[in-house]
Amino acid sequence: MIEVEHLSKIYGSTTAIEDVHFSVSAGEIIGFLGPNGAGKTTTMRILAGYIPASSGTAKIAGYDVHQQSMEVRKRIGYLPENPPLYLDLTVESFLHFVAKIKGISAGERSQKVQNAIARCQLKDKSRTIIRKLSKGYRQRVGIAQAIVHEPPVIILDEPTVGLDPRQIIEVRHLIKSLAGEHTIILSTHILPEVSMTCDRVTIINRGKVVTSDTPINLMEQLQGNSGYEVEVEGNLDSILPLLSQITGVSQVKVIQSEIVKPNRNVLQIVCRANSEPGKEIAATIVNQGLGLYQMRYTRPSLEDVFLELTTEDLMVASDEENTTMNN
Ligand SMILES: Nc1ncnc2c1ncn2[C@@H]1O[C@H](COP(=O)(O)OP(=O)(O)OP(=O)(O)O)[C@@H](O)[C@H]1O
Repeated sequence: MIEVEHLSKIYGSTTAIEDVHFSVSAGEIIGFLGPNGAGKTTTMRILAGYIPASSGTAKIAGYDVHQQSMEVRKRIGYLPENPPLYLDLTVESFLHFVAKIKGISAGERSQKVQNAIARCQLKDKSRTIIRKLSKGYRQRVGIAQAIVHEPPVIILDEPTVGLDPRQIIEVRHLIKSLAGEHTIILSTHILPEVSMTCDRVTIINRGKVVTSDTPINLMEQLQGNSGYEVEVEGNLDSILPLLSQITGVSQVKVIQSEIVKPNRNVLQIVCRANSEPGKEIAATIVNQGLGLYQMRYTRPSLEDVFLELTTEDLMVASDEENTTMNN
């Protein structure tokens, strides 16, 4: 449904995105995840036909977003980072206005507006002037204007930014409820957003796609970083080498030293992929006469994946900046 190949955008001397590529199948929700300045908004705006790419192609439902932009616009709903709402109109009259400019015939308009109001749970607010709505409700109006013409593809740029925690949950539920009927691409810099809402995630960093996969597969890539966190009391000198020798253990680190009590430490025991030597670890600690106060199995989170994929680049970036500053 969405095919992006070798897409680049250069603003003057800034390369905002470079050789970006990904695809989205019909009915999927994909998250476009990246830190600030990674190039998310630039990509969303190119897909929505707001700005042209410098090179490369993007197609939606087989139509080129630049060369066949009118065909594309009929098939997409776009929620920009700051949705353009007419604050002095009521929700209903604003949606009627949007439906009209999106070319919906007068006969069909009322029905489509009412559908969008129902989908976005705006019935109670349909006669309210937009200016009087909370940020969460305004965001729903933003989504309603994106879906009023029932486009197969919805493009959402940072749809939960600036909302409070309850509004965030409500908007995420709303987005999830639109999946299946619609193909959705949403950009975000918030990690839980993609694991909660999306089938797949494309991670972008400094304008380039770093990886694209399901949240679960990405976490499995880091399987080797799963392990145990244990809180022990006693002398660590003899226990650390013994723990390191257990089959399946790749690394033992002291991550908290004597925080709770003197002589009490928290260890992180990193294990190799597909190994769970929990029994041996507990037995070794107890047999050495140390106190075992807590032990839990830890898996990598999507955050770990994200950091692993983006940190090296950020460190290179900060090294480059330091070098430039020193020169
Ligand atoms: N109109 C513009 N003119 C010049 N540079 C721009 C323009 N728009 C974006 N950029 C630059 O392009 C890069 C990517 O910006 P973009 O807004 O696409 O990133 P983003 O991932 O959406 O970040 P954020 O989450 O902070 O909005 C940044 O370095 C930004 O400063």
